[in-house]
Amino acid sequence: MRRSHTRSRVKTKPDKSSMDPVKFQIRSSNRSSSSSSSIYTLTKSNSKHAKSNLFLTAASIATVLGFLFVCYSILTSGRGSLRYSVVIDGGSTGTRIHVFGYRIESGKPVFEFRGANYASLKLHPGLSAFADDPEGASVALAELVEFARGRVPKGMWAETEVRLMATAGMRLLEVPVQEKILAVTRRVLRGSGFFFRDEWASVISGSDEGVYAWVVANFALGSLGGDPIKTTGIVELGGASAQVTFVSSEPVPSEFSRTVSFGNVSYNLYSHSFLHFGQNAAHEKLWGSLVSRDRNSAVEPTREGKHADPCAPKGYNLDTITQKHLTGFLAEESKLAASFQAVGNYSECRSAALSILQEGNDKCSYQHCSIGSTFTPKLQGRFLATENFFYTSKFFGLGEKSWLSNMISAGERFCGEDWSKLRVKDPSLEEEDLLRYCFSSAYIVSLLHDTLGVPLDDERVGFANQAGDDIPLDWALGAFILQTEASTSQHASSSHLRWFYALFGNDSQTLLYLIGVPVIMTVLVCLVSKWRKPQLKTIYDLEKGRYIVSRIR
Ligand SMILES: Nc1nc2c(ncn2[C@@H]2O[C@H](COP(=O)(O)OP(=O)(O)OP(=O)(O)O)[C@@H](O)[C@H]2O)c(=O)[nH]1
Ligand SMILES: [Ca+2]
Repeated sequence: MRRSHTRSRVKTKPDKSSMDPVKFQIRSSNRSSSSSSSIYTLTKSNSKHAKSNLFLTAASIATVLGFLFVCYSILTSGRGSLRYSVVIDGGSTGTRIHVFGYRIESGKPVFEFRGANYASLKLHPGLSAFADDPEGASVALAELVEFARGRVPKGMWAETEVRLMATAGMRLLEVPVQEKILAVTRRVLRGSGFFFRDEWASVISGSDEGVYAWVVANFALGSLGGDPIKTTGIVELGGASAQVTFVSSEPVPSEFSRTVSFGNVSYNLYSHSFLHFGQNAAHEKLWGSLVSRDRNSAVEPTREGKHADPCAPKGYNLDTITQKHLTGFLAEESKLAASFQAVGNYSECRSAALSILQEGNDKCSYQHCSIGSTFTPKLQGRFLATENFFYTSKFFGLGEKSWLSNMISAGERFCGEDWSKLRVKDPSLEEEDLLRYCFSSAYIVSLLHDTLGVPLDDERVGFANQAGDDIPLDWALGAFILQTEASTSQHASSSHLRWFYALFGNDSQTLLYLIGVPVIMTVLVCLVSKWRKPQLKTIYDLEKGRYIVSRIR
């Protein structure tokens, strides 16, 4: 197809205003025609040229800015608004609700247990107190739900999950009674306005409770997600149960073995909850053991035919508390046979506590059993002793250093003191709470030292109820951490951001360096090359029969 011929004179100094942005002159197809020497120039107008540069510069800057904005919005997209979660701890002595606020940053939950991000409220008694009146459990629970609704914006209730997890108090009830009480809690939580499923109200295993306590302790200490050997174990003395959870290098039978994954680290834990070995439950067992001790021993009870109680300071009237706590046949027997007499003797109290801890040892079917007939590996590494370990150490004003050996002397003084003098020293405490400190001081030493083999001056075992940045060592926080971590990573792995986090992880700097810098460099090179690129003029000289390229500027 022949090309149309257009010709025009080439102005060597084109008038900027008149020139089209780009002007093509088509070389004649017939080389031989010398008459019409035509010159073919591809010339851009300078002014047009300047404009296109300006346009390119603006476009490039806009691209870079747009790109950086995208980066920023992706990076900060994780800084979503505050989200909420609610956990209810159904303990033996009370029910406690925890309201958590948290953010998602770079696909990971960020936990802060203070200020607007955390609130909790405990109401007495515990759910297990409603064994004979399950409906009665709804009153306190409704009040706790109201507390939570006051701390979560109404617009977020529907997406705020609420879970109720009951512990030892409920584990001690028959399953049908547990189910009746849980049915009442489910009805209340269905009507709470929060996101709830029936299966989210349950009695959790003691092993779970121990794992959750271990999680929050290591989260607070900053060791969660790090080297398993550098984690801290938990030994928790609750009201109805006691938990022991730690990373054990000893082989652990499967019934005590738990694996917890956090981040990309897996922890092989020993975790067990010793039901009936919580402090309050063990104290009740003491009275039972005193009755059976006297029944089986040749030694007569005290002169007045009473059962001598070495864990009660002299002068304390035990009748009320024993009648209140001794259930079933023991109550009858103690009423019939005799009541109890406070004789206040620390070492006898400690050996009575040991006999409670060793009940069932003869039925041990493992390599070795420490508490009852249950296997416990030798404790290794650092431990935090929480709940009653903390409350009793604090009551006696013990320091962190060698608190266990000092617990013995504190208990000897307290148990050997007259009750009337103790009452004067601490008039504000409930009598029952004050009384418990004698048994508690003996039970703690008997549990940690006589049974679990912790040396009396061992600095590796500290008592605490908070750690790190004053984070409460409450297993409910550990449950929330694991639950939120799991649901967030599940969401991130299925969301459109998967490629993003997989590629860049959480290191936002990586993102900026990996993408941002090359893009900016490319744009700058384009700009500079555009700016530096010489404007060339190509002339075809018919006489010489060749192209001549010359620079305009
Ligand atoms: N001395 C003292 N003991 C406390 C205090 N608060 C709680 N306790 C005791 O600490 C133990 C554990 O407390 P919680 O975990 O709140 O009790 P709980 O959850 O109802 O009991 P469990 O179901 O066995 O965990 C119980 O024996 C309580 O009686 C306190 O302020 N002072
Ligand atoms: Ca508890």
